Amino acid sequence: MKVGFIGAGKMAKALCQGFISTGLINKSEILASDINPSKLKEISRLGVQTTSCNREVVKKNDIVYVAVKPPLVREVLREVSPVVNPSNLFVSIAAGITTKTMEEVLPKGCRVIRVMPNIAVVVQAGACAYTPGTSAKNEDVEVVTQMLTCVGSVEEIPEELMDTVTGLSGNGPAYGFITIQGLADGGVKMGLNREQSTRLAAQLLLGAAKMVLGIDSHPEQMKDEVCSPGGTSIHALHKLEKSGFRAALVDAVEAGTLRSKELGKLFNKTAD
Ligand SMILES: NC(=O)C1=CN([C@@H]2O[C@H](COP(=O)(O)OP(=O)(O)OC[C@H]3O[C@@H](n4cnc5c(N)ncnc54)[C@H](O)[C@@H]3O)[C@@H](O)[C@H]2O)C=CC1
Ligand SMILES: O=C(O)[C@@H]1CCC=N1
Repeated sequence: MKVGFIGAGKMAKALCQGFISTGLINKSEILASDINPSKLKEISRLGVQTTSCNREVVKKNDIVYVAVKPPLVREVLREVSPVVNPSNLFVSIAAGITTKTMEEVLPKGCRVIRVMPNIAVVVQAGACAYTPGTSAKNEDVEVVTQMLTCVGSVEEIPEELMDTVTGLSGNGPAYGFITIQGLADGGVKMGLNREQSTRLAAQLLLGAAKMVLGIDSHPEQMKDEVCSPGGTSIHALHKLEKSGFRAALVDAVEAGTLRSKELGKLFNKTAD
């Protein structure tokens, strides 16, 4: 399989690393473009091919991931439009940018899929969602699903909920990282060394996630199993509830979702 990337930043690199490490794609079959030579140098360390020409990526690859920031998606799609051919499939990972916008800018009938992955694709533990454009075929959905399945979980989501996915799982690793840091700080405060405390914090979240995904039981029931009457967990949970922990998480997902919608309002405009 040959794959191109327009934009060779953090997410392109994470996806490339994920795809290469699963053996799904040979590193020499990936071509990435960027306007920043230092980004090209960085991604080339993975063994992928690089170019400063976005059009070259489209000419040489059927599947093209669009991995630039949301304000730049229209610009790069306009730039490559003259060289788009019927075998191209465009996969955008940009927050807020709709399939309609992509279809408007690209030549009529062009196949597009909007994907929201997260940075954990780098360790094949991404949480990804997609929504196909109006011209995308079943085979397009199949190939993108196959690629994303190699680097994490995949959900088909109606387009109107893609901003919510962005606020939840797209941003989510950042929520996870600061949660791990906070827990590790607690361990350090209570005497553990930083390294062991961080490992324990990360592993406990991994374990909780594996239980929720792997055991047919409600998280509330799992929580109850940890909390002995009069025990340590319920005392700790009381503190979390008093500090509004769950409500803060709801607020975070809401804020991320609304920001994704806001980006959409700003950069899906057709006024150009
Ligand atoms: N960082 C994350 O965790 C996630 C990011 N995303 C989405 O992925 C996209 C990329 O985000 P990041 O990788 O974080 O950003 P980034 O800033 O690391 O990468 C974007 C790259 O695009 C390059 N670029 C700028 N103008 C260009 C042009 N005209 N032609 C070619 N390349 C150009 C930049 O030099 C940069 O290397 C964004 O749209 C974002 O919404 C989606 C899910 C997660
Ligand atoms: O912060 C951002 O805009 C990107 C989108 C999803 C995760 N990071």
